[in-house]
Amino acid sequence: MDRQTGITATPNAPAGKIPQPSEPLLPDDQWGHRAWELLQKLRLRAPLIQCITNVVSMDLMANVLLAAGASPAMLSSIDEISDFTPGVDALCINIGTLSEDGLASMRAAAATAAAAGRPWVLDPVAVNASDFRMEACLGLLELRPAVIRGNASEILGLASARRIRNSKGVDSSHQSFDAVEAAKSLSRSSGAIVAVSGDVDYITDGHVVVGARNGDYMVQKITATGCAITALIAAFISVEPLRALEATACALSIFGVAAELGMEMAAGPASLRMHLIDSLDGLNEDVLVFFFFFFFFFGSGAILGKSLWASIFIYR
Ligand SMILES: Nc1ncnc2c1ncn2[C@@H]1O[C@H](COP(=O)(O)OP(=O)(O)O)[C@@H](O)[C@H]1O
Ligand SMILES: Cc1ncsc1CCOP(=O)(O)O
Ligand SMILES: [Mg+2]
Repeated sequence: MDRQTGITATPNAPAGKIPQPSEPLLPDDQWGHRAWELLQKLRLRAPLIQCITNVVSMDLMANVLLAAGASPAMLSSIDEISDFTPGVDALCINIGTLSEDGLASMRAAAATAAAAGRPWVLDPVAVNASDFRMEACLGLLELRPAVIRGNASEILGLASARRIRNSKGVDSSHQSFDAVEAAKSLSRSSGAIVAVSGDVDYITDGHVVVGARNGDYMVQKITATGCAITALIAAFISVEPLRALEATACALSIFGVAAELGMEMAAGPASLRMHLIDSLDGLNEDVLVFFFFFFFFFGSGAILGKSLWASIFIYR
C-alpha cells in the first residue's frame, strides 16, 4: 500500500494466472506522488467537463470540479449537444433524476463525445430502483463509457443486468468489498474501468484491482458526494485518458484526502460539505504537511487516527 494516499494495488487474479492490466501498473510507492501530479496537471489544464446530471447534485458537482481546478458546464439540452459536446474535455452522465427527455440527451451526448474521441463516465444512480433505469444504463453501456463509478449495490445490479432485490434507492445496501468481483465482471463486459465506492474504494480494469482507502464515514451523510466524485473522475481522466485506471484511483484518493482534511474542521455534514470544498481548493502536498502539523499541535488529536495523515507524515 502506498503510505501517502492509502492506495493499494492488488493483482486480483486466480492463483497461477498472471493479471493482464490494461495499462502498466505503478509500483506501490509511486501512487501517492502520482495523485498529486495528476491534480497538478488538472489545475494547469483546467479541463472543460460537461455534466448531464440530476437536479440534486448540480451544485455540489460544479463546486467540487471548480475547487479541483476544472471548468464545469451543466448543459443538458439535446439541442445544444452537437454544438457543445465535441469541444468538451470529458463528459459525466448521471441518471439520478432520470426522465425520457434526459435520457435522450444523455444518449446523444455520450454518442457525440465518443465520436469526438472525448472520454465519458457513467454514474448509474439507483439503477436497481426501476426497469426504466436498468434499461437506460444497459443502453448507455453500449456507447462505451471510459469509467463507471457507483456504490456497491449499483455495481452489483448493473454487473448482473438485473435489479437486485435488497436495494434502497440511491444509497448502498452493500459494502464495497462485496462488489469487487461484480466490478471486475462489469469491467470486462463493458470495456470500462469500474470503480465501486465505499469505506474502501475499489477500481478495476477487469484484471487488476486497486484500492483507495481515504475518506471519512461522514461523507455519506452529504447527498451527491458520490455524484461529485464521478464528475471528478471525469476531470482526472480528461488529463490522463490513456491511464484511466490510475486517474480514477487518484481522483478517488484526492477526494478522500479532502474529506479527511475537511472533517478536521467540520462539526457535521453541513459544515463538512463546505470544508470539503475548501480543502479541495488549493490542496497539494505542501498544504497537507502544514495542516498535519497544525492539527497535530492545535487540533483534537483525531488526526492521529487517520491513515492518510500518519502515512504522509511517515512518508516524508
Ligand atoms: N464508510 C465510508 N467511509 C469512508 N468514506 C466513505 C464511506 N462510504 C462512502 N465513502 C466515500 O463517500 C463518497 C461517496 O461514495 P458512496 O457513498 O459510496 O457513493 P453514493 O453517494 O453514490 O452512494 C466516496 O468518495 C467514498 O469513498
Ligand atoms: C437523493 C437523490 N435522489 C435522486 S438523485 C439523488 C442524489 C444521489 O447522490 P449520491 O448518489 O451521490 O448519493
Ligand atoms: Mg450515487
